[in-house]
Amino acid sequence: MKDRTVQKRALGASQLTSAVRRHWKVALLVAAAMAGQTLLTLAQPWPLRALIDHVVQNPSNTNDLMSRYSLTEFILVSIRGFFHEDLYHFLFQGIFLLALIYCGNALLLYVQNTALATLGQRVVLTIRERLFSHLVSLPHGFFEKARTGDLTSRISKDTADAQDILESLLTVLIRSLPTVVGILVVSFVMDWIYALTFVMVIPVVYWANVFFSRRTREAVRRQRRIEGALASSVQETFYYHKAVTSLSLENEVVDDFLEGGRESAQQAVRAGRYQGMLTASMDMLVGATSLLVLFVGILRIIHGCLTVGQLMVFLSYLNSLFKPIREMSKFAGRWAKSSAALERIEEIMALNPAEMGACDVPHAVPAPRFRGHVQFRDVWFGYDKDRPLLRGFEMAVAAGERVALVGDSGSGKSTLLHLLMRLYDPDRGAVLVDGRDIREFTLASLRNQMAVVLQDSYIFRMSVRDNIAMAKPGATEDEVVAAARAAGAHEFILGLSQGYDTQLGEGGGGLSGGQKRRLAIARAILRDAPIVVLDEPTVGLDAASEKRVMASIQRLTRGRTTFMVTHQLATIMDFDRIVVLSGGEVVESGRHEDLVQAGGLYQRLWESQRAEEESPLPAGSQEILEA
Ligand SMILES: Nc1ncnc2c1ncn2[C@@H]1O[C@H](COP(=O)(O)OP(=O)(O)OP(=O)(O)O)[C@@H](O)[C@H]1O
Repeated sequence: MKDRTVQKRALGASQLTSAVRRHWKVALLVAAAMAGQTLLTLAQPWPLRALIDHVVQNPSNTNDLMSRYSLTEFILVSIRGFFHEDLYHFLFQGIFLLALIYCGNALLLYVQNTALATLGQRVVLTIRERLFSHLVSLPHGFFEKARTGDLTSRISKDTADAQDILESLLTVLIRSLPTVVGILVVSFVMDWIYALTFVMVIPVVYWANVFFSRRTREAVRRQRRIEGALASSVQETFYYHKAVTSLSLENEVVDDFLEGGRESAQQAVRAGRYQGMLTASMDMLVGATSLLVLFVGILRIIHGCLTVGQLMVFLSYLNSLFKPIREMSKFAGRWAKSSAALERIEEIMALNPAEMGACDVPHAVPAPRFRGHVQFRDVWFGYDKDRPLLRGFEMAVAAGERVALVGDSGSGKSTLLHLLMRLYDPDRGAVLVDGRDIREFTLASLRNQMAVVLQDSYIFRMSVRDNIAMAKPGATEDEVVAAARAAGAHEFILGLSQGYDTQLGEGGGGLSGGQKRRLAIARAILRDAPIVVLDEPTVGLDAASEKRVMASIQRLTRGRTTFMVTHQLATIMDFDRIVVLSGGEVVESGRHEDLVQAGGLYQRLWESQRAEEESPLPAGSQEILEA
């Protein structure tokens, strides 16, 4: 378990470094600006020391008349001095040098901040792009089990934290650490006994950082996990809003949300407490060490081992020493937070699509245009590998043939469609199109040749036009309208407030079930694919809508190999073949009239459905049951 965490952390860092490598020019600019600042920080006390030891401390320079000068005389004497005396030259040079250092520092700070912001954003974008591309390439099976809210929070929140970790990393490595080391080296050269007072503080700082950061990271890791779960629940609640309200679950979902929110807040407070403790302990250290340095420094001056100028250098260095130390401890907290986020990113990046289900095989080729002959050859498949649902399943469908798949619930109808679309791969055997195993083809080229209409019509939050046009990139207005006409959707679209420009809500909010279905059919028509896959396209519709949708399906499926899963037998009476499934096996197959005559399972299903139609459920109850 421990090994895996270590591995994850290493991989997390590799994501970050490879993203930084991609933007190495900006990274180099940041590093140069930071290194420049480090040098200036080290150089800063020296002109000060020179001024104090050579100008202020030099007894021959003391002018007791100065206190009697007026302001004008003070200025005039100083300017005259500049032109005639070395002492004033020295003073002006020292001040000029200090001014240069301050200006240089400000300029470098500006360059560093701008370049760091650019680098951070580019790195976040790169990691986001990689994470999202990786996620969408994962097989469908992953998403069936994944918590989508949690994935969303990884993409949006965790990737943003990469910027933080990068900033802390660069600041600590390029600015803080070299500054601390540089100050220690110079201090030792100047007065090693005195410098020891500095060194004593380092182990305490290190220990406090490690102790509090570890605890902060644990709390943040827990908080992120809870927030991911919370985001999933919120997403689920909105997605199934109809079911939540119809089952009066509002109070329960709010209570669950509050509970999760409280737990997350607890962890955040805990993390904040540890970070607060770290900052407070650093402040205490600063105070104690300053006193010690002052005390020892004055003692060393009394003993004649140190000049006042050197003490000033030490005091200035002390200030410069604590700035990076404070920075490092501040970043330790942020680091703890961000590394928990990087670990979560890496968890996803470490998933291997090939081990999780259907994905492009190494030598996959783009599929040629299909004629549409489909064959399931000795297919063995089970969602649970120990309990196969299909055991040596065989079925061949001619190009252009329209086949309906019917049977009991759970008999494997939708599973056949999943295998055809390669949402899953068979455990044994193969699905062939035009005589070739579909695993030979790239997933995109295979699925591009399938027009799919599912129970859930998948309407996206965009205009009606874009919802249809997405089936065929670059589709013209005429093609979109023609598809909508063929799907029987054109009239109702024109009736919408802004026609084809009407913006639809998420999941097609604002449209009826039948309208959503016809929009999905228009999309399928526009795709102009040789194979059509329909999974219960009329479920939940009233009789009038069902009729309109079936009329559009007629137009969609004409001349195309069609697989339609349905429980509504009245909609498939004219299909070329009806395949009746039970327990993953074909138990009957033929045209409607023949199967009704045969007196088997189909006939029983047909009779029971007719009996149901004679005593229908109240309008809308079907949808509630489905939800
Ligand atoms: N993603 C999945 N993970 C695990 N088991 C699954 C999954 N999808 C379906 N199953 C199981 O596989 C069996 C066949 O499911 P499938 O959806 O193919 O049946 P179906 O005939 O289409 O049913 P229905 O008419 O109710 O839609 C069922 O027992 C189902 O519980």
